[in-house]
Amino acid sequence: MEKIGIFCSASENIDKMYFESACRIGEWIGQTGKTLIYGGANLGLMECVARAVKENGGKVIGVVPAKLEEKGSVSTCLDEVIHTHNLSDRKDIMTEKSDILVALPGGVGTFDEIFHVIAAASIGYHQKKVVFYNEYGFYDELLKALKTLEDKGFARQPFSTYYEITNTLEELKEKIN
Ligand SMILES: Nc1ncnc2c1ncn2[C@@H]1O[C@H](COP(=O)(O)O)[C@@H](O)[C@H]1O
Repeated sequence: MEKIGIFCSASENIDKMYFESACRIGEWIGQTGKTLIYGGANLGLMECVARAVKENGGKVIGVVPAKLEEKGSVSTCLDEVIHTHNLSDRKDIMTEKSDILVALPGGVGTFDEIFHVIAAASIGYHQKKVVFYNEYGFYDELLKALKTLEDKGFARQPFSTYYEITNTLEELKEKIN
């Protein structure tokens, strides 16, 4: 797969281990000549992964809603900008443009994006998967909550139909290649 959509934190106030992982993933995307598709911001893990892709020879596409552009937080690493009206059409465009969607650690923005992709797949809008990057067990609690929903009958299909889990960069590389 060549076009890698990434959802991840816009926060600067997180442990540096998350930045190191995001950087390693960006380096690999760049070195393998793949394209990053992400939210386009110059903040947190978003900027970290974009800069690493750019500095290692990959292409960076930012999908940027008008409101975030007004705030002046658009990264200078972008090779291409796709302007969107709001967060909702941004999620659709990111899904459409990406071959696969990878969720690095993040907060409510990232969770919103993950659930948008999974919910759309669950009613047949697309067949793309979310890959949870679960290094340090970041997504353990969320995955447990999804399992509980499934056990109680709230899933029409097993949720694992819509996502994969990787715990290391090596596993992520295997999933993407
Ligand atoms: N300031 C922002 N600019 C662009 N995109 C953003 C911004 N803040 C959040 N996002 C989107 O949501 C997630 C990150 O949100 P978290 O709450 O920090 O997880 C990111 O994937 C962006 O697409």
